[in-house]
Amino acid sequence: MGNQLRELAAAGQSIWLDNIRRSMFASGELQTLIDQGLRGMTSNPTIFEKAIGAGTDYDEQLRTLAAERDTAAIFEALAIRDIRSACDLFRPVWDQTHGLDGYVSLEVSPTLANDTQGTIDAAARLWRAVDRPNVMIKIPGTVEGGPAIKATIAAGINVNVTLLFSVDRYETAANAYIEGLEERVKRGEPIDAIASVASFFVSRIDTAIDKQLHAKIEAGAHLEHLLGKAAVANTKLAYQRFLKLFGGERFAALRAKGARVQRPLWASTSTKNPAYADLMYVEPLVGRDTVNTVPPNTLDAILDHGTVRPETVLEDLGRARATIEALGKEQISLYDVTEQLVADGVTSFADSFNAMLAAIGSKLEKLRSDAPPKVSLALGAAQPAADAALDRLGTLDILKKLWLADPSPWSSDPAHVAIVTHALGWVEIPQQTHAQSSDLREFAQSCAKRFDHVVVLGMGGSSLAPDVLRRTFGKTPGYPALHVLDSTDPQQVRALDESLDIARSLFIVASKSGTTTEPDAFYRYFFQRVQQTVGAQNAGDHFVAVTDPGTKLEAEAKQAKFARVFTNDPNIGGRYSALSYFGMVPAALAGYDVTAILDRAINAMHANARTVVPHDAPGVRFGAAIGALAKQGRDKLTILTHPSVRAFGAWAEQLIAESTGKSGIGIVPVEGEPLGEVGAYGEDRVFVYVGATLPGDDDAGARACELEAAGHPVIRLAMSDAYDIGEQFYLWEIATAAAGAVLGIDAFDQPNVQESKDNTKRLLAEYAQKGGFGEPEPRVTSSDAQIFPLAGSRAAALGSDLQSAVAAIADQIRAGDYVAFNAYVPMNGVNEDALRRIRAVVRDAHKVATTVGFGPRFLHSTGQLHKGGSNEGVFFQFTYDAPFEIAIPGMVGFRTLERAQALGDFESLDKRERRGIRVHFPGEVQAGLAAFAAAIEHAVGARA
Ligand SMILES: O=C(CO)[C@@H](O)[C@H](O)[C@H](O)[C@H](O)COP(=O)(O)O
Ligand SMILES: O=C[C@H](O)COP(=O)(O)O
Repeated sequence: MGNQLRELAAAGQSIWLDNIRRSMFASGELQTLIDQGLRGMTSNPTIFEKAIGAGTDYDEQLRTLAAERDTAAIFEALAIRDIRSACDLFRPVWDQTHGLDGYVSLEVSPTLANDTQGTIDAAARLWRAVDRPNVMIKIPGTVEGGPAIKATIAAGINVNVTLLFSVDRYETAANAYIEGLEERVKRGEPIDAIASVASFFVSRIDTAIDKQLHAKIEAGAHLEHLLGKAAVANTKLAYQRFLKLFGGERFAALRAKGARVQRPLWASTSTKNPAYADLMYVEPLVGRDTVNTVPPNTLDAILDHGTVRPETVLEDLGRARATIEALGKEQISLYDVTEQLVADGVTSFADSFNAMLAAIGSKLEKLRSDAPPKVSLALGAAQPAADAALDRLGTLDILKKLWLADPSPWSSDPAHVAIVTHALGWVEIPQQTHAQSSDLREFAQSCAKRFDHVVVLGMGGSSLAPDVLRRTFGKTPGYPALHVLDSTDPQQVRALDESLDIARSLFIVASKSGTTTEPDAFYRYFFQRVQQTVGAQNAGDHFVAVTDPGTKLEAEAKQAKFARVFTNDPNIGGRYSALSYFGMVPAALAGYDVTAILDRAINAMHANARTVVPHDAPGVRFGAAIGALAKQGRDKLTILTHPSVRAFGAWAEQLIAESTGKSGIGIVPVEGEPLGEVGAYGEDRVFVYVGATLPGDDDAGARACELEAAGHPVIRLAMSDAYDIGEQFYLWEIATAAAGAVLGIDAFDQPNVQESKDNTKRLLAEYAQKGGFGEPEPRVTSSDAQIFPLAGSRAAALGSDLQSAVAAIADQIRAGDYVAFNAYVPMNGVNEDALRRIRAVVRDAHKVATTVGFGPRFLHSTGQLHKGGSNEGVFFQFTYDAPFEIAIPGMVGFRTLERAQALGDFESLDKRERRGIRVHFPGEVQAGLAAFAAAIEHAVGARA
């Protein structure tokens, strides 16, 4: 294939693609064409009919729109998503050509072709809905379309005038553009950022005229020489009119103010008569300031054997005029033909449009019959409160505010307003990351050749989504295994290190702020390991960074020559970043289908779009319910999961805890708690079952039914397969934002996570100064544990051993509390099992919710709630003396760091007079946890 697209561009003609299909975004097909020099895209109702009417590309999104009854609105939602995807892919072309090319056209409904005001309104609505500077709204050049073109241009909207067949109608369209600009000038508005094309239809002229010629030839006339000549002739004459109109004085005044010419766009340029050359409507029509939009087969022909000669549109003008005259002499009226073609064109687009709406209708009917709702609420007595919360969110216009980054539903305090205004980038991020999916895929493919392991080095919001994806999707054949390091425990660091082949490992340093201590420590440690293994020169090539623009990490990564630095949208907080580079770079590197995950997220985005009424938006309904339930005291949001998405809870836990646990209130997420008997759950619970429609009977699903029957509120979130995790990420984010508004808190800050980060830094500085932490004396010391009480338990009679101390704290547990086990120990299967057993014992005995967090990981998650939320927590903090230290270049070792984090956490809880104890195991963790389990079982037994 040659360089024809670039040669054409050099000759002043841009080639656009006259086609759109959802699969071309995900497959990378469109990106490849753009890379070859394609510079724009057009769509029309027939193109969409073909794309949407056939195949299953749109079924996913249709499923999320199943409640919507208006098929035209559904079509718009489908089309807008494609147009946005295309606009995002063409955006670099738009940027590089300074707004000359990179446009994607979307046509107003052809049913409005004879309705001026209807067209003006529809154009404005579509422009706002697509919300991209490189979209063009297509308006037919009918009699009624003329004033609509002028008004739409005057409104500052890019216009593609379509269905132009005659030179005179073309001139009307061009004048409408000029008049629209003039109106703007009169109003003192800028005109330099407006683009327009006039779509002049070519091949259809030959089809119509040849038909008449054939009739005459059959009747004995010798007119063969005129066959297949009219279309190109007519088009060349239209180009002459263009030169005149835009070369004249009237336009010169506008040009002086920065106006661009309205470029003629040659449409309908595939050859219809197979006897003719396949590029007969391309090669002779090359000219400056033109576009030719071609369907895929014509594009293939150009790339395969097109020859490019500049300015062919200026050649043979005499012959062109002679052709038109000759036709006139034969009583073939170009005027009649072109008028008929406009009418036929409108009818044919309207027919396509109606056929497409019918196809959408029947698809929906089928989907409605087999798709359950995405969110089902069985709230029992709490339903009226949830309804009232939803009404309030409706009054607040919550979705519109989210989409417009208006902070008013969360706070009016200036400090919070500043935070929220810069925290809502996640609302649109699925679409933006989607536009990068082919880049991510290509990068991943190149890495897969060099690496067997990919390791995310990050904390909380920067690592939980990759961890959940890793545990959900596992290892992809042909791609590296994905690991996540979010612990400073020396045994855990060593276990990971030993499982890697460092020379074949790629490390992703993931930190939004670029200053968090843990990822910094991980980076220093593994950078040294890589340097030792592959040499200092090559080390950077084993690293990738994901961070905000301008961070210290970005600068270091550039300096150390990292293989890639992905700078994320800075308007996204860590816990809302799953669908940005933070989640999707690791996912792509692990070979997961990022496009599929993002497609599902985009479905959720549409279901919760700015224009959706909150009552119909699944995320808002979910959020209103959990917010209202929390206000009624059902604040223990217990996450039950289908086994195939078991890992999801850890991500949702962070989102909910860190977003809502502040100002002395909050929703307490309970994740990973073993299923209990129905009677083990108190009146403070609400259950959310994730994965409701996934196949197979599972215990969690069955238990959800029993809990509902027993009168507990149960929310079910439907998933059809694991890729719906993308949809879940988004749905929970909307729900959390909505719940925050119901609770009246800022769902986007995390003051107490920052407090922990600061505590750690302070303690480390003290350590450096004094050579130790100056830990207090334990209140109880026995052979298996040392006990340090928090202020809220200092008055309790702890006795003299682990058993008595645990019993004393257990005595402090009240209905409505939650018991948190915060373990600064290695996170591994054995310790997880031990803690699971311990929490079940406490839950069953006290009917209270229990949580488990491994330190320091939970500091970036539930840690916010422990300190910022209500005083309902009873804390058991576990620490131990790791058997070895691991040195980190330029800072204290991992063992010291882990201890600093535990002590800092303890201090914060203590300061807030929380109840509980720190239990320090002097020996092995396993033995310590076993001793603790025995003590708690004893305490429970004594109570019973
Ligand atoms: O109008 C534009 C571009 O502005 C095109 O999408 C235009 O609708 C198409 O080129 C034609 O409808 C295709 O016509 P044809 O090749 O089917 O005769
Ligand atoms: O949840 C986020 C963690 O606190 C990590 O923050 P970071 O991405 O700025 O390193």
